[in-house]
Amino acid sequence: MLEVSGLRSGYGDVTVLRGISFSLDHEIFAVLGANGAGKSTLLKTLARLLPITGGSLTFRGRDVTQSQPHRLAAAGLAYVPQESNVFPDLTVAENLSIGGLIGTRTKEERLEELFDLFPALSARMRQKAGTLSGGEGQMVAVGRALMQDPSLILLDEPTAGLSPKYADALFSMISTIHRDKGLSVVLAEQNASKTLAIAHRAMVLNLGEVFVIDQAANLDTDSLREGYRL
Ligand SMILES: Nc1ncnc2c1ncn2[C@@H]1O[C@H](COP(=O)(O)OP(=O)(O)OP(=O)(O)O)[C@@H](O)[C@H]1O
Repeated sequence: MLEVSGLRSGYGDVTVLRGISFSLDHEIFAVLGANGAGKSTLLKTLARLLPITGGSLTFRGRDVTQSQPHRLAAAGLAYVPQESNVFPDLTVAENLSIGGLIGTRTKEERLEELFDLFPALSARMRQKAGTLSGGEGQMVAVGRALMQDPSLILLDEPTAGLSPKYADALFSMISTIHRDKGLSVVLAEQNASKTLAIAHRAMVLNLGEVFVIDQAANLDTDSLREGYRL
């Protein structure tokens, strides 16, 4: 699905990612690490929103190292940023419709599937997204990405700031979209134990480098938490 080789990127003169390599199959792949480790920078780079200054990126067999973000979106990659991930002045319906612009299935078909995942959204379609609660807003952001009918979804700390109930619902929804819709997921998270419970494999970043990549079941959350303040 995704091949990342020696990836370097950052902001202007500041290099943050220093040679990240991993390959992603049809799986839930967690990206863990302390604050500032480079998780968001990695996801922005994978979505081609930051310049790649070294290494390469291959998506579904095509070299996309220098592709434009909209080309990647059209090829099946959806990205949900950590913040500012809904258009606050647009309604929920309008936000979701933007995702539905990509792909061939009808909007109605996709909405029906989405309401199965997030039944609460159907009652809020006319509400401005900026007036939703944190949890509802996060559902709209993920919902808009799912409306793109992606094969890979990049989720940047989707449970940040959510109550345990909403966070648990989101973790469970992530498992469901992988299992039932066949999506691959890259999930950057702070909540190591809940993330490792649903992930197949995980990568721990430390200061922009890979500290470890392993099966989630092999990673000990206590030692990760102690060593990397997860
Ligand atoms: N726009 C920016 N300009 C310069 N440096 C930045 C910018 N955004 C992030 N950084 C730096 O890049 C490094 C990695 O930040 P990043 O947001 O990727 O970490 P993170 O692992 O997602 O952290 P958190 O869990 O706190 O969100 C940090 O040192 C941060 O200060």
